[in-house]
Amino acid sequence: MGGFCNEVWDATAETRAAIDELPFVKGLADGSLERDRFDYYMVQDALYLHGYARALATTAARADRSEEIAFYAKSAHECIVVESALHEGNVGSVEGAKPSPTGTAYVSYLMSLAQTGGYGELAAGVLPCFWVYMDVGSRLMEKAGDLAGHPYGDWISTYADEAFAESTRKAREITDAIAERSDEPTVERMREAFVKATTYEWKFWDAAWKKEAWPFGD
Ligand SMILES: Cc1ncc(C[n+]2csc(CCO)c2C)c(N)n1
Repeated sequence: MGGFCNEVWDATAETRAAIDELPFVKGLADGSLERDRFDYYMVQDALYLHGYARALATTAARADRSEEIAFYAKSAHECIVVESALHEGNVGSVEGAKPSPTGTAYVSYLMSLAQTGGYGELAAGVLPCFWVYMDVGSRLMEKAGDLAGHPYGDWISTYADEAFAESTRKAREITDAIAERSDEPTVERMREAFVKATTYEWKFWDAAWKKEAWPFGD
């Protein structure tokens, strides 16, 4: 089929296979993940989502086609609404929590794209968040089978949702269209942004497993 997205999806095959092998992700699938690691993850994710929503809002501001502005702005809004509901259900408050080194790095990276990168890089950098979660979510759903009584059933069903798959398709379509109308050096920077953000997705789960902290406190 070709296209930017298929190409970068193939280019990140190794990273994505490594995500499936992470103890955190395996534990989510079979429900054996310890609650304290999941709670750490949820707090860090709430902090991440706050920054990610801002990156999406900036992507919307950079877009110049009505449909694309609307998509990123709607996603920024959904990100805050849907995710805060999930987080409230699971952890209550994140007050006083500080972003981990990895969470800080991931959001800072997206913000650096927002600050100094072009629209294409930003669109490519925010895409793995949708796509990797949809991919992992649907596979976890298959593995977990019946979610009734599954300790992380809510989490899994959020990301295995059809509406979420639709947003991912739209984000891919927009990113492919941007690549299509961009020159090769821009497309190369878009590839790099997609690969980096995918690696950050790996690191984010890995950090949750380790309950990563700042070496001298936060
Ligand atoms: C580290 C991390 N990466 C991706 C997601 C998934 N996610 C969060 S917002 C959004 C799109 C707009 O709703 C998606 C796909 C997450 N929760 N945490």
